[in-house]
Amino acid sequence: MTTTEAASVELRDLLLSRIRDVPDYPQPGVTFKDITPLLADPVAFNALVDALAGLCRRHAATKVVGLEARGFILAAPAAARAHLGFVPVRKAGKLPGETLGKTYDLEYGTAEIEVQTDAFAPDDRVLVIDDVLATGGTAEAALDLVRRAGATIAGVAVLLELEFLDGRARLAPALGGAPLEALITV
Ligand SMILES: O=P(O)(O)OC[C@H]1O[C@H](OP(=O)(O)OP(=O)(O)O)[C@H](O)[C@@H]1O
Ligand SMILES: Nc1ncnc2[nH]cnc12
Repeated sequence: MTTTEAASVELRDLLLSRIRDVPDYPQPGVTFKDITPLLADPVAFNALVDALAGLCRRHAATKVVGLEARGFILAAPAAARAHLGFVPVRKAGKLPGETLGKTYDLEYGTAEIEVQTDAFAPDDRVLVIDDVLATGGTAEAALDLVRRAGATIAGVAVLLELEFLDGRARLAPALGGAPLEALITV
């Protein structure tokens, strides 16, 4: 197990202690990383939001994207704490007006996500925040949407990276040199 400089050992240990492994969910063979105990702990949740807001500042983001649904829970308070606007990337069919869409593969299925075409200003630098990086398919699709919507990628920040699924390698071309920050890597 390793950690990046995005989180101290103490913060990493606190966050990790509040993430629960659920075997064979949502399908056999998948160990689901359940963050609900972390969200229910005000000290851990507040420390997590602080750390993510710090990454917004470190990477000079001007907007924060959250990925439906669990990404919303982390990205929206982090954006507010960093005094930045929040942009939702939603599962297909949920956003009104003109949208851009992208279909992608998940560890356990396929999905399509969308963003509103007018979500960003041309000079926006976007930090994409999600809870888990697994295969990297969701984050890769989100980066494609952000670019097509005309903004610059400031980086991707996740609470938890599942190293064995190699999402970091999959994401590298889409990041184009921008950082991938994982508070915890397992
Ligand atoms: O790196 P990947 O293989 O793409 O997997 C990571 C994604 O999977 C989960 O979302 P999910 O689509 O299960 O939706 P949820 O947040 O609505 O539960 C998780 O919240 C990430 O967004
Ligand atoms: N194993 C996992 N646990 C939690 N969220 C996930 N998203 C993709 N894979 C996941």
